[in-house]
Amino acid sequence: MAGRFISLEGGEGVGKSTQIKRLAEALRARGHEVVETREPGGSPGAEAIRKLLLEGEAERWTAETETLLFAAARADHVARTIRPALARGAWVLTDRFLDSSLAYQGGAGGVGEAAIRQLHAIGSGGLLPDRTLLLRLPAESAAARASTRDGGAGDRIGGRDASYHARVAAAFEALAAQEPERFRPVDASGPAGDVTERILAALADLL
Ligand SMILES: Nc1ncnc2c1ncn2[C@@H]1O[C@H](COP(=O)(O)OP(=O)(O)O)[C@@H](O)[C@H]1O
Ligand SMILES: Cc1cn([C@H]2C[C@H](O)[C@@H](COP(=O)(O)OP(=O)(O)O)O2)c(=O)[nH]c1=O
Repeated sequence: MAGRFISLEGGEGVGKSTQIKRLAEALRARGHEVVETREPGGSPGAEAIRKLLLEGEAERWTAETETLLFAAARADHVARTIRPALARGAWVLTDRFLDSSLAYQGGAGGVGEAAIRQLHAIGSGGLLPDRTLLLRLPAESAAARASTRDGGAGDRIGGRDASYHARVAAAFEALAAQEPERFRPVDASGPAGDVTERILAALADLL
């Protein structure tokens, strides 16, 4: 049986990595094989590209170069980790995927959506998740959670200004409205267990 491919999206600090772990536990308890992964990264080659993307000066790369590096990392992640796991019948849960490129490099960075989708077609055969959970949290709460976690030391992209992150959030909302079948918005506020229940409800038709 082919597996299921689920992505979690949203800004920094909304709780994506926390929820991936909780969702993986819930799915394993139902007897599924689960692969937890993340972007940029998720395969040895893509983790090497991750360092190039997240370390160094904010202006290290142009928006276009950054887009190509994310697409290259994603191509390796898809070929080496995601497709083999899906072929075995596993559930693949990824912390970010294509929609992060569309929101950050596209909506906020100004690179065209069609170009990003074309790179995805070339690099990753256009693979899309079966479901994308968009975790929604007010910007102040997300920033407070992220700064508790990182002590205020953001990476190259997380450290960009509030207007950049506001454009990211608006772009995610627009993507969710464009593809209501694939996307499910999830209220990410309140205790982690409540958020996991909302996520399981948003996957009920796939379970
Ligand atoms: N529901 C929640 N309530 C309070 N704090 C949370 C909740 N979910 C996650 N956190 C904490 O907020 C911080 C950011 O969460 P994380 O899962 O790393 O977010 P993301 O992966 O989206 O950046 C972490 O310190 C985490 O422990
Ligand atoms: C996958 C992806 C991530 N990013 C950004 C979003 C984050 O700022 C950063 C990944 O950092 P990471 O620390 O993994 O994410 P988070 O802060 O959500 O826990 O890379 C893009 O700009 N484009 C992409 O395609």
